[in-house]
Amino acid sequence: MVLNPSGVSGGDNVVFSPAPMDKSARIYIAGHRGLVGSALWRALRKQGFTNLVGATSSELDLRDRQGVLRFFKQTEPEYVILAAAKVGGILANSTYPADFLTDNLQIQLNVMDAALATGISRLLFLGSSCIYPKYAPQPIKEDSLLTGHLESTNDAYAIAKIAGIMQVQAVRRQYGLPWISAMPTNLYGPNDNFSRTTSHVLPAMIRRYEEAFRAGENSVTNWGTGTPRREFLHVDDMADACIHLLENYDGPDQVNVGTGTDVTIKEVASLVASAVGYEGTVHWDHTKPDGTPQKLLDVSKLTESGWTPKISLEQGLVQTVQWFRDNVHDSRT
Ligand SMILES: NC(=O)C1=CN([C@@H]2O[C@H](COP(=O)(O)OP(=O)(O)OC[C@H]3O[C@@H](n4cnc5c(N)ncnc54)[C@H](OP(=O)(O)O)[C@@H]3O)[C@@H](O)[C@H]2O)C=CC1
Ligand SMILES: C[C@H]1O[C@H](OP(=O)(O)OP(=O)(O)OC[C@H]2O[C@@H](n3cnc4c(=O)[nH]c(N)nc43)[C@H](O)[C@@H]2O)[C@@H](O)[C@@H](O)C1=O
Repeated sequence: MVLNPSGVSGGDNVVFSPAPMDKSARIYIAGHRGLVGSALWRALRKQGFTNLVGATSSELDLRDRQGVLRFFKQTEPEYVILAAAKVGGILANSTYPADFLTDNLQIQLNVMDAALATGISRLLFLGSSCIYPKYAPQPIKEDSLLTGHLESTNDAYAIAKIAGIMQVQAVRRQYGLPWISAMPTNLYGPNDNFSRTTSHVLPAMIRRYEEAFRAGENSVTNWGTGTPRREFLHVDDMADACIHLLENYDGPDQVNVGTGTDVTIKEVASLVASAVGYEGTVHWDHTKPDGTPQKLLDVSKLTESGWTPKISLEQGLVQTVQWFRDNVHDSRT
């Protein structure tokens, strides 16, 4: 069953017919080297797509409005997946809120305005689960958006993402283009950011436990109290969900993408220890922020369309630890 069988969405006169994307279609993946962008590139290549377009941030800074418009005119993509953003974990977000707000607003405005100016009919914007209120009823439904105060550690980033959702909805209403938005839960996997300070919890713990294991140390210290709950989706499942949405979904509302289950940070720390083989003691630094107590997404809208994740957290962690061992050698950052 497609999410929008009528082909016409409520509230806007968009017409979309669910169909597989043509394997020769030009698909621009903004942020193609990142955690999500590289997973999309792998997945689309594996499915036989031959006309993928990407540009690194040094080749094209998406904050450069004229440069972005020139790029769109030169490359003429048929699909755009906006997976480029300034992204970071709880400490980075709470330390640099102005950067997270302005960079992401600029990237979103420039990419979506250039897509509109060059008539891109299909665009997928990636937001984040942090757009929902700190104390939204759990699991969080899409219509919880804007019903309460945001979590302070990432409210600037969340506002930028909410603006992105609004820009997609406004283009649909004013121009009738079938642009869509997806809201991923916490993601992890190959090509993640493993920085000690700016990373999310899973890559941070993988690095911390692996370095302790290699050094024969028997003590690690994690952030916060370990009591918050988080939902973790492997990035290859995320890429698969993006392709599913592009070929099946049309509607003004953002679609939650997740597993529908969550664990405490203490539980995930134990899973990381098992995946690494670390058997030492674990300490918790309560001076670091916990962030929102829980942000489990209600993914019924996505599962009812026939999509479910395939990679369990246990399997995904073992695979990501192995990827880290094979690929991350510079541990000074
Ligand atoms: N990781 C997560 O847990 C979650 C991520 N998301 C969202 O998913 C999307 C992808 O995130 P993720 O893959 O984790 O992020 P990454 O940090 O792994 O990748 C971000 C990408 O954006 C590019 N980028 C950043 N700034 C600029 C710029 N100024 N100009 C051009 N390119 C830029 C980077 O390019 P380069 O590598 O060339 O520098 C990089 O490839 C984002 O929208 C994020 O908000 C949502 C929920 C959870
Ligand atoms: C995807 C989502 O990601 C961010 O929200 P977050 O989920 O709170 O981010 P996080 O993964 O950094 O932390 C999750 C939990 O884990 C605990 N924690 C323990 N030890 C470490 C640790 O070593 N590093 C980090 N980062 N967290 C740790 C940490 O204290 C917190 O309780 C948003 O900023 C925003 O980017 C967003 O949308």
